[in-house]
Amino acid sequence: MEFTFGGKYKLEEEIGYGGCGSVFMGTHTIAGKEVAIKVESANAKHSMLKQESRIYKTLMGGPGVPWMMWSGKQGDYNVLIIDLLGPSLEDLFRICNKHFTLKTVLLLADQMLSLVEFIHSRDWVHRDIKPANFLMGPDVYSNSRPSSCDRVNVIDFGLAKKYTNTRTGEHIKNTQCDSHGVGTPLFASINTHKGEDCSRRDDLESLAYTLIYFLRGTLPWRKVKPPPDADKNPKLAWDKILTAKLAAEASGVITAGLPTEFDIFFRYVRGLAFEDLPDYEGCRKLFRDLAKTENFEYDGVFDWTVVGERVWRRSSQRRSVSGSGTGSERRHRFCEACAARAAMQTESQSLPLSRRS
Ligand SMILES: Nc1ncnc2c1ncn2[C@@H]1O[C@H](COP(=O)(O)OP(=O)(O)OP(=O)(O)O)[C@@H](O)[C@H]1O
Repeated sequence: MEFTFGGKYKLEEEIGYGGCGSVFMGTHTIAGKEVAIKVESANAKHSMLKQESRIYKTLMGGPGVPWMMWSGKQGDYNVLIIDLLGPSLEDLFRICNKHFTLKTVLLLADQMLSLVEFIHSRDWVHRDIKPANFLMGPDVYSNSRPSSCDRVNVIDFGLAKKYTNTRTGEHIKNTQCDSHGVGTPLFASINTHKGEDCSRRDDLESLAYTLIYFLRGTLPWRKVKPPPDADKNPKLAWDKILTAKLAAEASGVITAGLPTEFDIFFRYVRGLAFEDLPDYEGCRKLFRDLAKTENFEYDGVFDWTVVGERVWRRSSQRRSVSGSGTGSERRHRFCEACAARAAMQTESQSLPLSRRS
């Protein structure tokens, strides 16, 4: 049986799933353009997908934000159709044996800071910044490397929230609630754990944890086991991780052994007040200066890039991804390329984490 959504997008195999529902590949029945179709039960008490589609409408067109082709309710489902992208940074991190070199992390940091800045410039906080919510894809705006796949894209706006008052445009006031944090405990900010509202600083703190995770291969609270009653009361698990985060912060272990710039960045975002406008450009400069010292080029060559192999090709159609084979084959080939690159990496290419104190 064949399912078609939005009148013209044929549903194909499942490519991902999450708390909200499933994500499938799909194809435009006439143009052949491949898309990602996110599907949620229409019976959901609180529709994350409706919220997500409202946010895509205000963000799409921004660099690194997938284009939304269609959203709506069809039968028993709420549906969102967006650009099909490549693997997530979490996928690639695993493929690269849970370690990214300093160069890759700095290349990612530059784009991720700009992405977060863009979301904030449209008055949203993402509230679930983590490696799984950044997907690689082609840069549809760049003519210099049309066939590359070196653009970081951000997805999953189901938890995003306005940090400004829609009527007055003023920053919302910080409200303390008794609930546990929002987002993903591993990457959530300390203030979020404490039940404070999220603002721009919290997305940046999650970004700091993400970058540190890439360099270290883990985070100090990664192995904290949930207490026995956490199923009934998730706050217990969140609180246990909060205790571990605070202890790690106090002991300085979070950034120990990493280049000083990561400690500066972490301390900077931890020091931001609820309504502060972060200095995104200053943060980018901090990391760019480090890249300069290390003689790294912003050349779009990541740990998983196999030089000379181009898996994604831009078609003449704007924002579309083309290439031979089905989309899943291409996704697979891209991952194979990453694996090959990871296997080629030698110890000497890896960042000596103890290089600086
Ligand atoms: N546009 C896309 N192109 C390719 N794969 C995608 C796309 N969107 C989502 N996916 C895949 O589906 C997975 C789940 O997507 P998403 O994070 O949007 O769902 P979710 O239900 O909100 O997840 P979570 O519970 O983690 O918040 C992603 O990790 C990714 O692997």
